Amino acid sequence: LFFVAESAIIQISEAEAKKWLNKYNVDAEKYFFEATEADWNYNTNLTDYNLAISVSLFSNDLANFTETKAKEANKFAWKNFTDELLKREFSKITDIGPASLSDKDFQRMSTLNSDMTKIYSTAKVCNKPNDSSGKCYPLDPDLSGVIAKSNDLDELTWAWKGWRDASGKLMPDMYEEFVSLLNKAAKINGYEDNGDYWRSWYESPTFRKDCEDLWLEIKPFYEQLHAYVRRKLQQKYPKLSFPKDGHIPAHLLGNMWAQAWNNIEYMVRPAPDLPSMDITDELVKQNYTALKIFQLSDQFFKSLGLIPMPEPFWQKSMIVKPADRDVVCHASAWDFYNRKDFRIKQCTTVNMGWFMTTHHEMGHIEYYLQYKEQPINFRSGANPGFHEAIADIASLSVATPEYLKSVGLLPNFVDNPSGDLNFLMNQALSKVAFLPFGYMIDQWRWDVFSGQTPRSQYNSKWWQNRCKYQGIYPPVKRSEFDFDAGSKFHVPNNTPYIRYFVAHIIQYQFQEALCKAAGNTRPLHRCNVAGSKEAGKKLSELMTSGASIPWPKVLQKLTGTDKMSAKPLMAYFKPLIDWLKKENQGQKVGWDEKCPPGSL
Ligand SMILES: CC(=O)N[C@@H](CC(=O)O)C(=O)NC[C@H](CC1(C(=O)N[C@@H](Cc2ccc(O)cc2)C(=O)O)CCCC1)C(=O)O
Ligand SMILES: [Zn+2]
Repeated sequence: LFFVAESAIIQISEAEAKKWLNKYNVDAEKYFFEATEADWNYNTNLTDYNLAISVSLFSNDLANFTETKAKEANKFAWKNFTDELLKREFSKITDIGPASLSDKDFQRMSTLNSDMTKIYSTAKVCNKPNDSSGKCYPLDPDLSGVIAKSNDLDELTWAWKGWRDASGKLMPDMYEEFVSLLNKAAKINGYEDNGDYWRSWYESPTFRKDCEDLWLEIKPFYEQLHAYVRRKLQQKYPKLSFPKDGHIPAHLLGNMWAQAWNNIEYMVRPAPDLPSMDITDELVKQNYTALKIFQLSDQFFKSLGLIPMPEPFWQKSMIVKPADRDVVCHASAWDFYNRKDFRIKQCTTVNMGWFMTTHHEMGHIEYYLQYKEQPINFRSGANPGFHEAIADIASLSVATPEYLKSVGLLPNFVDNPSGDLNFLMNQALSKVAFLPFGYMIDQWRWDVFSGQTPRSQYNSKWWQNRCKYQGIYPPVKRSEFDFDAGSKFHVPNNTPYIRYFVAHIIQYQFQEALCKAAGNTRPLHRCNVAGSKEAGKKLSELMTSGASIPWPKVLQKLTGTDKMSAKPLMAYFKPLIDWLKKENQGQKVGWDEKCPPGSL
């Protein structure tokens, strides 16, 4: 009798809970929208006035609403609910992160976050070598441009060191206090520390180990790519003697963080006599504008039968750097949680990099559009890596010679085995060079959150990771007076990063499944799913579920397996892997785990 009575009580409270949820979701949209709008206004106009509004709307309103609702939700016996979806929604509503801090602590945390982001977004570097203009230069587009294009070692060192002095070096004390507040909130919510909280989004006790296993599976491939690139760079800079222990100087790889090596593609092209894969010249020649790139990207998603960018998107996005004010230039996609307003903010310039980034940001928007009818706590990726993989999936098609030719952007591609290798090398320089970087950022942060890395070791641990995983080293000696982690956007901005490592693995599992659905018969790396409604249908099924279904089930539905796997990535790059092994025969491969003597 008691059991019957108890289940009857649960039934009533489940019905009650559903009523409560309907009201909650209506209220939540209002708070989420206002906080997001205020955050957008600050990011697109970095004034103290906009900051004050953003912090107040975020901290006083949305955080308090979140906290109040978590308390109300916990009045239900939701853990005993029989309705899985209902239980899942309640578990998310009651897991409130930093909102569990006091108003004072939350405001302090928000202020630290926005102060560090502002330092990062407004930092400038002066005294450029051979430049008597007296000008000071920001990261976008100037310092990134020097690292991308210059071969002058003085200029490269000026930009590399200058950026770190102007950004990260000013932050370590703020970051230390920020970490203590994040950990305080995590502990209130029952987590060991903030890393434990962040990892909980992957709903898997073996997540950390799974990522390490994936890295170890990929590592031999990365070592081959690293060895080849190192040899080519040593030839390019004969006066610069690279350390015997195998590390590459971090400022020679064409990117401020050495996380993508496309800008030195011309030095490492397998068949140098064939034309480059870089479509920048073609974009400029055809008078492409930022808007035209956005419209072409929209066309790609529409060709899959997915949802076109809605009117407010075109009216309210910020697609180029404004001339009259300070903004956060780092690209981002925004969901305003009112099921109507979705925007991209980026400082587009017309080149291949921004062509790809635009497809990435629009991929996020497509995911927002697909799950917009979900309850608000299910409007996110099946896990954060899924959101980044979906954002990247377009690039696997739009980067192919097939697609670029179809839109008239690749006039002189020579389609033979050598041309194919050039294409694969270009893909590896962004997608494979990235893997150790994507893996190591949160390895460092998780150790900071757990206290394993104290303030006194922030920078030495950062470089130990950089030397160990990426096989690069600092061209200028580092110390604990530096804080190079702060010179990478996601650290001061507090955006978790392991999602990008996960995305760079699973996007190949996604692509393999989409290409199968599209009836592709070409090699995986030459598969372009544009125009395939069947591929679009598979993608849409994945995206509409948002975070309502545990990600292994979502992955299983699309790919047939519920586990992350590096096999599709290795299959995609097979021709290049074989070629690199031949090229590196008899050559040194790999590097010492420790940084070269004298670098720290
Ligand atoms: C409101 C909000 O924050 N929204 C989120 C989206 C969401 O969570 O809903 C968002 O827009 N985040 C911004 C971030 C921007 C970029 C980035 O930071 N990329 C990483 C790593 C990387 C490297 C290679 C690659 O191919 C893909 C990613 C880096 O540059 O280091 C820069 C250009 C590309 C993606 C992004 O879009 O992921
Ligand atoms: Zn993204």
